[in-house]
Formats: sequence, C-alpha cells, structure tokens
Amino acid sequence: MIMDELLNGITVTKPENHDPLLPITGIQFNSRKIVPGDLFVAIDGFSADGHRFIDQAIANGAIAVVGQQPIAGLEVPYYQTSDSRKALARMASNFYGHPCKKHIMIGVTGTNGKTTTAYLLKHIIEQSGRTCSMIGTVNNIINNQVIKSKNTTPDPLEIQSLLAESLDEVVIMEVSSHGIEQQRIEGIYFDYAIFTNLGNDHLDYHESIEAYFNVKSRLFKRMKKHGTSIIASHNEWGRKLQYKLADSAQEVFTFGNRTDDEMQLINVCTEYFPVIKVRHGKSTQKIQVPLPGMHNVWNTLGALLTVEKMGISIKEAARHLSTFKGVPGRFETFSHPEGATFIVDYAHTEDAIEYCYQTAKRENAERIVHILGFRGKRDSAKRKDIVSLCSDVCSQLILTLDDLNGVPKDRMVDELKKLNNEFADGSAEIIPDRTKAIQHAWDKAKDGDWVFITGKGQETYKQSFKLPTSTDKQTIQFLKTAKHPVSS
Ligand SMILES: CC(=O)N[C@H]1[C@@H](OP(=O)(O)OP(=O)(O)OC[C@H]2O[C@@H](n3ccc(=O)[nH]c3=O)[C@H](O)[C@@H]2O)O[C@H](CO)[C@@H](O)[C@@H]1O[C@H](C)C(=O)N[C@@H](C)C(=O)N[C@H](CCC(=O)O)C(=O)O
Ligand SMILES: Nc1ncnc2c1ncn2[C@@H]1O[C@H](COP(=O)(O)OP(=O)(O)OP(=O)(O)O)[C@@H](O)[C@H]1O
Repeated sequence: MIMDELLNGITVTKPENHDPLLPITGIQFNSRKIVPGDLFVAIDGFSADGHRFIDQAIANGAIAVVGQQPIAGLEVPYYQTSDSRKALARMASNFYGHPCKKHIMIGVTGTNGKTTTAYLLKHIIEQSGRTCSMIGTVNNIINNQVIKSKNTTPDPLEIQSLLAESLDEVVIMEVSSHGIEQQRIEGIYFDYAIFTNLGNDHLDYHESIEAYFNVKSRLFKRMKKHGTSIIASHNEWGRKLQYKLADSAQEVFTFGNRTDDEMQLINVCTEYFPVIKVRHGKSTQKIQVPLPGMHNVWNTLGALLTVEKMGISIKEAARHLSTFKGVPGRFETFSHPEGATFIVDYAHTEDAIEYCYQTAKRENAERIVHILGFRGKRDSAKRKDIVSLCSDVCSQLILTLDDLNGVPKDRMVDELKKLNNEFADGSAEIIPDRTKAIQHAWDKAKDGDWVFITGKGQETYKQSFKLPTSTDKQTIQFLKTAKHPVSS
C-alpha cells in the first residue's frame, strides 16, 4: 500500500522527505518484528518507550516511522501524530481494507460474561445457518480454525488481520476495557454492541469505577449507522449506560427484570440448568438455560435478545440452546468418588464468586469449599472483599497461588497470610502449591461438598507445581485416576 493511502484519515505532520507513493509492505509497533519495507509505529508504552527503538527499527529495514514525539534528522520519513496507538489502529484498518465492513460485527463488553455470551451467540448464530468468527479470551476462531488467544482484545494489527482473513459472515469480538482504552478497536464499527455488567475489577488500571464505566461505554459510540445496543439493565451501570445513550440516534434495547425491558425475565425455576419464563414484546416463553447459575441466565438473555435483533426468532434460538455444550473453564463440574462436586470456574471478581456460591446453595450444598489465589500485578484492591466474602460463606477456604506475573512467590504468600489474618480471621489454610491445594481438598472431600477452584478456568499454569499437570482440570483428572496416594 502506498504511504498516502496508509495515512488516510490520520492527522500527522508530514516531513519534507514525505513520499506519497512510497510503497509500504507492512506495519509493526515492535522494532524486533520489522522486516525491510515496513513502517514502524513508536508507542510510548507502560513499560517501555517505543521511540527509543526507532534506530533499531530503521536498522531492521523500516522505511518510514510514525510517532508522537518531535524527532528530526531521521534517515527515513518521520510522521508526528498526537496519538500513536490511534494512528496504529487506523493505519491497520487502512492496510487491511477496512475489513469490519464486510462482516456483521458484534462487540461484547462488561466485567464478567463476555466469553460466555460470545460462545452462546456463536452457537446460536451457527446453528441458524450463518458462519461466525470469534475473537476473545479463550480462543480466536476464524474460518473454523482455532488460534490460541494471547489477549481478550488483541492489538490492532492482529485484530485487523483476523478480520481480513475471516470469510465468515458474522464476527463476535470480546471487547476489554484495556482494548478500548488502548485504542485497539479504533477503526472498527459494530452492528451490535452488548453490555453484560460492571463490577469491581481492573481498578489498578482505571482510576475509579466511574472511569472504568466511561471507558466501557466508549464501545457504544463505535456503532455502524444502524447499529443496535443491547444492555443488561439489572445492574446500576447498565441503567446508567441506557440513560447515557438515550439521546443517541442508535437503537437501544435492554434485558432485565423490569416491565419496560425489551426482554423481561419473569421467573426462574430453580433447577440446575434453570428454566426461565421470559417476556419479549407481548409474548412469553419458557426457555431452558444450557448453563448453571443465575449469571448464565443473564448471559443467555443477552444472547437471545441480540440474535432476535439479527432476525433469529426466540423460539428458534431457544431450540439451538439445547445443543450448547458449555464454555471451557466456566463452571465445569467433576464428580468425586465420595459424592462431592468439584467445579473449575474462571471467577475472579466478587460478583462472579457470589454467583458460584448462590448456585451451590440452590443445589443444597452441605459444605462449600473454595480454593483460590490472586494474580500477581493485577487489581489488588478487590482482594480483601473477596477474602471476606469467601471466609463468610465457606466451610473451608484454601488460599493458593494463581499466576505470579513476576511477583516473587514469597511476597505473594505473605500477602495471602496477611489477607487471611485481616479478612478471614486466620480461618483459611494456605497451600501455595496449587496442585497440592486441590489434592488436599480432593483427599478431604465428602458427600454433599461443593468444591470451587476459581481464577484460572481453562488457562494453563504459569508456574510449575508438584503434580505433573498444567491446568486445574488436568489436576482433577489426575487425582481421579491416581491409583495410589500421590506422594507429598
Ligand atoms: C499493560 C498493557 O496493557 N500493555 C499492552 C500495551 O503494551 P505497551 O504498548 O505498553 O508495551 P511496552 O512493553 O511498554 O512497549 C512499548 C512499545 O515499545 C515497543 N518495543 C519494545 C521493546 C523493543 O525492543 N522494541 C519495541 O519496539 C513495544 O512493541 C511497544 O510498542 O499495548 C500492547 C499493544 O496493544 C498490548 O499488547 C499490551 O498488552 C499486554 C500484552 C497485556 O497483556 N495486557 C493486558 C493487561 C490486557 O490487555 N488485558 C485485557 C483483558 C483484561 C481482562 O478483562 O482481564 C485484554 O484485552 O487482553
Ligand atoms: N453475567 C455474569 N455476571 C457475573 N458473573 C459472571 C457472568 N458471566 C460469567 N460470570 C462469572 O465470570 C467468570 C468469567 O466469565 P466469562 O469468561 O464469561 O467473562 P469475561 O467477561 O469474558 O471474563 P474475562 O474478562 O476475565 O475474560 C465465569 O467463570 C463466572 O464465574
């Protein structure tokens, strides 16, 4: 692509050696990935300043550079802009020919429920005969090819290249607040945008819950001309978003438990897989939710209302739900020989953990046992509330390690001890080795116990632990099949 086409829609100061016809063969924001003919975008990042790597990028073959700082005297044209991340995303969209235009784009945002809602949508849409790509936390699935994800919302180059590669009619994207804040979705416009909820998380990154909400709500400004927003109104932030969008030209529909919701939950029958009565317009229907827990009732309603707006009837969508197989690492259950139930779940917020407990109580759990840890270098403000909640509800709480993300192990163990003393009255056990923590609960489990192992879901361990396993699920399967007691 020639330089002027690449810069289309981006405000830059053009240098004297600007060549409008300069052929650019690729874009990179990492100097180490530059190959001859590429353009390098210098980003002032969280841990490094990309402008420091301009020389390296040029040495590797960059023939033009875009950045934010005033820089003169480079041997290649240097274009200064006010926001390198935004420029990167717009150039990526230009480079790949604005691929969002060829798809029906669905964006899903919210603190919890993005992945689950995305999986539900994909299933219903595919069963109704349309092809569907998905970009999200667990996997990116493009043209039926599964590609392991690195981020919930990838960087702009990856997003635009996935969108360009996709031959599928519909693309569902999980949109994280980091993705919005860092302009990863700049250049993308959505046909449907879904808001699932907002809760205390990522407050290490966003300075307040209001700031976090404001970032999330930016997704709903990125709509195509006839774009439709679908909002969960059962939480206060959903209602705030609804009011915020009231004056916009786009269509806004809500789901919740109020009579003025477009889709209203009338009642829930307390079976493991809830049967719900739902009003939509003037008609009511009974629908079997294919996943346990009240949170999944809301996720299902969000998916149903969205597909209904896409032209799939609720009746047909409800039929497709009956063949839904679940989401990896979300409320996956395993039976224990003594009659206990083990659950692996990705819950890492207070709301999510409460929903887990609610489900166990509804199933008449005799004891709730919980194994959890906290991710290093992630929101530490939420930890005390989570530990208080867990110690209030659980018969047995085991604190263990989650990903350390570079935090020294001893420091994390000290943090767990402190949390235990201050917010659980010292009632929790601390077993740093995650696999030994699970083994301990496995060995002690009794009939009627519900044992939650949360935080990692389907993800592989980033540390090595005692048992020869790399996910919580594998650890349970290992313990299930172990013929002899595993040595400690
Ligand atoms: C903290 C954070 O969010 N970092 C994101 C950010 O990186 P950054 O730009 O700050 O990177 P940096 O390391 O400071 O480097 C600055 C620049 O120098 C460049 N560089 C660096 C070294 C070098 O030798 N040469 C060079 O050119 C880097 O390529 C970069 O362009 O911008 C990058 C491009 O978009 C992201 O890939 C990266 O996400 C990292 C990998 C990440 O994991 N972020 C997490 C927190 C995240 O985004 N999570 C959300 C989900 C949250 C949730 O809901 O749980 C997600 O969407 O995945
Ligand atoms: N609608 C919901 N409300 C509250 N909690 C939920 C909801 N949906 C799912 N959860 C809980 O949150 C966990 C993560 O769910 P899911 O992966 O669908 O959310 P997510 O928004 O994609 O999360 P993340 O951003 O961390 O990847 C689940 O395992 C469950 O415990």
